Amino acid sequence: MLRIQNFEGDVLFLDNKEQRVGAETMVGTPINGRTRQAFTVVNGGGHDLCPSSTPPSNAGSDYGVIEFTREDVEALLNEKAKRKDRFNYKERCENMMDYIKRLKVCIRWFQDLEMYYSLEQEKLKNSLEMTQKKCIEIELLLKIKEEELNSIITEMRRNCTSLQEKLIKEEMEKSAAVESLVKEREARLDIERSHSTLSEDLGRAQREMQSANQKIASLNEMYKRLQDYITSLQQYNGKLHSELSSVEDELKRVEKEKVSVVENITLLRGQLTVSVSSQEEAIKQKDVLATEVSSLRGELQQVRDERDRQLSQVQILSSELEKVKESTKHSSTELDSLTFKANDLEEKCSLKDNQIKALEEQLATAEKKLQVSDISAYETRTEYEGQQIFVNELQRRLADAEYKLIEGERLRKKLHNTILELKGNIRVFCRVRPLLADESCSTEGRIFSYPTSMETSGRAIDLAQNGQKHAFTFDKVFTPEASQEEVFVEISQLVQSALDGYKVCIFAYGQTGSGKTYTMMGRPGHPEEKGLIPRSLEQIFQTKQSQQPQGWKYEMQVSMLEIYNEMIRDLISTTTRVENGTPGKQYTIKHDVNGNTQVSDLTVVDVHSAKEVAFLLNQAANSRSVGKTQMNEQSSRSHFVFTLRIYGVNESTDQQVQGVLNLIDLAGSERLSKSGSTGDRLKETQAINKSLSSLSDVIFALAKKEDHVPFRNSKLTYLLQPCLGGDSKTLMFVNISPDPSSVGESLCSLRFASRVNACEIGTPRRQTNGRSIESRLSYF
Ligand SMILES: Nc1ncnc2c1ncn2[C@@H]1O[C@H](COP(=O)(O)OP(=O)(O)OP(=O)(O)O)[C@@H](O)[C@H]1O
Repeated sequence: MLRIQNFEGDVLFLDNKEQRVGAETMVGTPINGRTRQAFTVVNGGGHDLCPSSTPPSNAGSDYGVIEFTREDVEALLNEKAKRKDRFNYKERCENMMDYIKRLKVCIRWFQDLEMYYSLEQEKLKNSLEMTQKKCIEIELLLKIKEEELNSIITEMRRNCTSLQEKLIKEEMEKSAAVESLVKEREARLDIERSHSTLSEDLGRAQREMQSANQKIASLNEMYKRLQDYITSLQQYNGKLHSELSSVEDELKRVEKEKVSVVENITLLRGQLTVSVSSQEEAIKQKDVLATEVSSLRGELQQVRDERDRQLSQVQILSSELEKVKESTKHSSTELDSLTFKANDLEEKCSLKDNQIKALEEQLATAEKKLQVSDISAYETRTEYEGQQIFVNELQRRLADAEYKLIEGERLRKKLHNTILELKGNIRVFCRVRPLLADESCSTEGRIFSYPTSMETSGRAIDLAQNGQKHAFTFDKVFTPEASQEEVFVEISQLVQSALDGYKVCIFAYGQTGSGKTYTMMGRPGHPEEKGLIPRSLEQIFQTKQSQQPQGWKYEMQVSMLEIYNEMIRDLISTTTRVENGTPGKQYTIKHDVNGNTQVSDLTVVDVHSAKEVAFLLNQAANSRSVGKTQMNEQSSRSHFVFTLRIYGVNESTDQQVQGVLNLIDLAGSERLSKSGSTGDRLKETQAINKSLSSLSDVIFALAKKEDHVPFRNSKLTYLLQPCLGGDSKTLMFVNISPDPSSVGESLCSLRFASRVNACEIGTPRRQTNGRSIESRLSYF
């Protein structure tokens, strides 16, 4: 409330609004003795008192548009009458009137303002109602929300309770964890103590690692260089291959030429024999004619001599006759006798003349015949000489072709050997057999895949185990689809090496039932599925035959043994079998300084054809120790060693070669738990595993280039010593089963094979020295 006191001292009370408006619209009067002519026009002024909108103007009043400020109103209300003369009522009255006027104006302004405010109030009331309605709605909404929130809160409370329960549990766990933390802290202290010692070790190890890293860097450098070298070797290898194929083509061409030359020579030889015999006939005839002519000439000469003698007699007689005639004194009888003699002689002479003529005619015909036969003999001779020249030419060409053939063969052997050397000495081929009828495997269950990238195509195999991939690369990988023929093609060059005078060793390694015997021997009764051993022998005997025309003669010897429970058994001899585990004979293995191996008392058989060897193989297969295991119906319980020794002599070049071909079917590795072996079978399995583990020890020692390689740890490794650590060409087949249940064994076999692949042995040496009885008995 605003207290307003008028000039008369009356006090007026205005409510705040009025008070505020009044304050703004106070009528201007002389304040402090000054008279205001016009009221202050307030437009937006006095904001502190004025409502938000402009108050209504009191238009039409005596003062026009008048607005009051607080000060104006206060000044108006506090205005005091100026009394010059207290009793001048007129003046007082006028002042009062003026004051009242101004008050009226002010009041009117207030009234207008009030009206305006009542309108405003109305508006505000309306909006208040609206707002209240809205408030009610909002309250309703709020109630709904509140209910919702209440239900959420109830839910939250429930959650809270469960969380509290959990919290209690957690806290219990926490206390347990705290306890264990305490323990751990203690342990950590221990660890920290050991950590400090380990840190020292680590420092040392890091230093070592640094030097190792340096070594690795230098090794990487070397590896790069080696890679480059390998690439250049591979290029060289490719070149050698192409040269080899061109040499082989040339060889084939020369062979063909040789065959046609030999055919020509045989034809010409036939012709020559015919012409030589006709020439001999003609010479004989000529000789007969010549002797005839000479006898005729002798006779003619005799007749001529006789004639000459008789002619001289006739002459003598004629001169005598003349003498007689001249003397005429001689008796007529004497004369007659003389005449008779002369006539007789003349007759004889004419007879002789006739004889001479006949003889001369005979001589002429004989000489004609001689001339004819001379001409035909000359013709035959020239023909003979022509043919002789042709034969000589053919023989020269034949010798040339044969020389080229020998040279080509020599070059082929050299190239072939270079290729094998480039491929590395112990090579490893991996063969995965197909799934057998009783093994089933879905596509997802397949554990092997064969990457086909450019560099590793046909050489790589990936094994998947528990979602992990293990990648391996070998010299060759045969998929289950590979046939026996395809496998043999890859080793045929190696077999050829044995004929060229090298020691060759091919062995099959793998888990039991993985296909080793199938690879080496084949499937009995299925010739198209015969294995590497019969195929190798067929090739060797075929080559032996085809090299005969070049002067090569070969002798072959075969021996077969098995190592069963660490004992050697002769598979050819029928008298020395192990009966009930008791050995008949004790065989000992010896190596000489040339790396040749001898097994004492072992039967060695001379063989001349593949059939003979097939017979012996059959016999050996029947004698071999075979048994049934859980993994294989026909499991080989021993290591089978087939040895073919080859002695070759070239009669035209005096060259001698001495090669050995060892084909080995190892017994299958197997886990005792999986094999289900007991009794004797268990003993066998243990012996097999022991010798195979000795084999891996030897391989690892060789791979690490250790000074001591434990060859003597088993009969198998001791027997294989020249192949593994010596100068032979060695190839290992790692046979793999595709059965997912054998994945563990397959991984072990692949790992072992990859170690073998990394193994380096000595450089293969060709044996071209002379033969000796001792060397004939040697093995590997
Ligand atoms: N490549 C293949 N194609 C077809 N069948 C095969 C192949 N490899 C092996 N088999 C078959 O698998 C079975 C087991 O093979 P095999 O006897 O050769 O195994 P193994 O490794 O010699 O076993 P163990 O070490 O027990 O003697 C045989 O029935 C054989 O015929």
